[in-house]
Amino acid sequence: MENIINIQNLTKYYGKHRGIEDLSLSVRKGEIFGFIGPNGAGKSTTIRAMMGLLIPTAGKVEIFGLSVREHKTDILRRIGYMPSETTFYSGMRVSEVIRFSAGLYGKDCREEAGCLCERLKLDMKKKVEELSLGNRKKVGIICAFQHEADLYILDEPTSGLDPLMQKEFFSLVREKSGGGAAVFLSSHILSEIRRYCHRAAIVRDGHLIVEDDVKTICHSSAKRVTIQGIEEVPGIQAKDVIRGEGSVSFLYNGTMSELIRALQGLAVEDLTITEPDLEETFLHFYEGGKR
Ligand SMILES: Nc1ncnc2c1ncn2[C@@H]1O[C@H](COP(=O)(O)OP(=O)(O)OP(=O)(O)O)[C@@H](O)[C@H]1O
Repeated sequence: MENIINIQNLTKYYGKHRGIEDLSLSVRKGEIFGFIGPNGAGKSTTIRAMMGLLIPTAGKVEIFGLSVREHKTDILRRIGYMPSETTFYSGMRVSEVIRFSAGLYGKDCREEAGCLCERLKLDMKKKVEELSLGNRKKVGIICAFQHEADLYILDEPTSGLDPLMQKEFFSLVREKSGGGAAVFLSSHILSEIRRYCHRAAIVRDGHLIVEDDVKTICHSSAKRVTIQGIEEVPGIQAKDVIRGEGSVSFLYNGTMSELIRALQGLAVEDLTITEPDLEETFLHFYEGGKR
């Protein structure tokens, strides 16, 4: 399948400080690609390099088969970009910000912007400085989505959105990907990556830890098992064991039938099996080393 983004051995140092190091990944046409990592991992640095907002120390970024360094303007024309934090000129109304953004692309997007405002329940008449965090985020989404791009680059797009709006946002993302556009989004929320992304990459300390199908990444991550009533489960391989008074919690990578067999005859009062949080998934990948 055609690659929309091609990043090769990208390295960025801010003076002596490491931003990212030797990072390579690719994103295909029609793909929703999740980019996850803890604070300071290098997500925004990667995104800024993709947008041509910073000059890499080494390596290259190609988008639509063109070098970002040499064809920045042509590339940006086809991208819908949403930064993690948006700053607006104060005194402007939502409608003016949205129109201003459309003007940068030389397009009249009034109809699409109106539809998006309706879907996201955003009042276009409001002044931007009166908006709540979530509503400011919606303005960023509309600015990124109103002009029918071929690639959407979205830096933490859902932080601050309520669950209903998150759902609406992802149905929008799915429509765009269904129409053939690629979507690259960074997030701290593993569950939304799992649910909506086709492939994902995990970055930590400036390095790419894994890039794979989301199903494969999730399959290879352990589950967190918490049991009330006992403090130990003999005969299974448990990691990161936390014992409480009359309870035990651990990361488990084996089969469910093996776990159920091990629990038979034990005084289990309650059992919960949840997905590990982002940090636990990182730990898992660290234990397995870089793939
Ligand atoms: N302008 C800068 N000057 C110096 N160091 C920087 C600069 N911008 C980023 N860094 C450093 O580069 C590393 C990667 O930062 P980056 O902002 O890319 O991480 P991130 O994954 O986007 O984090 P977050 O999830 O907190 O937004 C961090 O160690 C950060 O301190």
